[in-house]
This record gives sequence, C-alpha cells and structure tokens, in this order.
Amino acid sequence: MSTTTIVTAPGGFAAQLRERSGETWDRAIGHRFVEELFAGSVDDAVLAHYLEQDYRFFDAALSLCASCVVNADRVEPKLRFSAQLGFFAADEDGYFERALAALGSSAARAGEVPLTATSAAMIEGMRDTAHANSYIRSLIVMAVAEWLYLDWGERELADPSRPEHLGWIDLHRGADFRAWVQCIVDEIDRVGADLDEAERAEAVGLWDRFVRLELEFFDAAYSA
Ligand SMILES: Cc1ncc(CO)c(N)n1
Repeated sequence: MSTTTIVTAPGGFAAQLRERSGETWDRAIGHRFVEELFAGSVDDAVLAHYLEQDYRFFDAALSLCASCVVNADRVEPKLRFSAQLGFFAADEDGYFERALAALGSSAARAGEVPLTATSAAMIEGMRDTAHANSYIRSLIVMAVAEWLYLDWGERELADPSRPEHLGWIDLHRGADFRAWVQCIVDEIDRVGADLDEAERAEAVGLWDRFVRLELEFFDAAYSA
C-alpha cells in the first residue's frame, strides 16, 4: 500500500520514522474514508462531519506552521513555511468554505459542533507542540500530517467528479504539495542528524502518537 514518492536520505531520521509506522500508516492511507472519497460514494453526512472536525483543527495547524517560522534555524525554511501559510489562507480555506456549504454546513457551524475526543487530542497536541519552541518537534507533527495526506492523495484510483470530493484530494497531491512535503522531510533529515538521545526519543514518541491519531481521525468520521 505504501505509495510515497518522497525521497528520504538512506538511514536518515525520516526513513527510520516512516519505517517504524508502516502498518498504522498503511491502514490510514487505505482507510475506508479514502476509498469512498475517491469512489465518490462517501456519505454527505460523513464528509460534512469529517470536514467540520478538520476545519477546527486548521486553526492549530496554522499555529504549528507558524511555529516552524519562529523556530527554524535557517532563513530558507522560514521562507518556505511562510509561503505555506499563504497557501493555507488562500486555497485550503476556500475549499472548506465551498465544500461545507455544498454539504449543508458552514464554517460557522464547524465552529460550534462538539469536538470528537480524537480531534481534541490532535488539537491539544498541535498547540502544545507549537508552543514548545522546538523546531524538530514542530517538524515531526507537520510531517505526519502532510506526508500521510500526500500518500493517500497520490493513490492510483480513478477520480471522483463532485468538487467536494475531488477538491479535497487535489489539495493533497500534485507537484506543489509534493515539493512542500519533501521540504519538511529534508528538514527532518537535516535537523534529525544532530539530535541527542533524549530529543530523538521525544521526536519518535510524538511521531508514533500522531500517526495513530491520523488513523483515529478517519475512524471518527464514521462514529458521529
Ligand atoms: C486530520 C488531518 N491530518 C492532516 C491533514 C493535512 O493537512 C489534514 N487536513 N487533516
């Protein structure tokens, strides 16, 4: 099932992380939600619930990306993360507005629905990470979210026709998104090479926790 087109340094930190989460990662990218999204058969209520929860998490994801601008040790990645904040503001926010409206919901409603336990754990983990002032920790959490999403977005399945379905897939594949994920992964390899044992263990624990949360986030879409 592993579909990644991302290149990792052999024996580097990113390759080690990716390898340790093989089974959970594969269950996430092969999830029923992904299959039904591509097939265009995902129930409107399931997709609306998923997007409402995801929109709630968008806020924390923006803070996390901003924390990479704050804590990166070089100007090039700071610029890259800054550019990505602009993309989130333009393309991703626009998708949420349109798709939620088409599904009979809205950004305002998304702000009012109760958070699932998984969303709450994810948001809290992202906020804590954003405030930890640790570039590697922020990179790890960004990498799980974006790399795992690229890996399902690049699955070789026929495209659905409804814009609510296709739009969510298109946000998570293509040359620009792949280059963005590659940049995060390259940074993990670069920064990961200099970590001490405690920092490395902390990063690995965070990686494992977020991979599991991604799988649970898909599951939660069906248990509303
Ligand atoms: C739950 C979740 N994980 C990752 C992404 C990718 O940004 C997303 N939009 N939502």
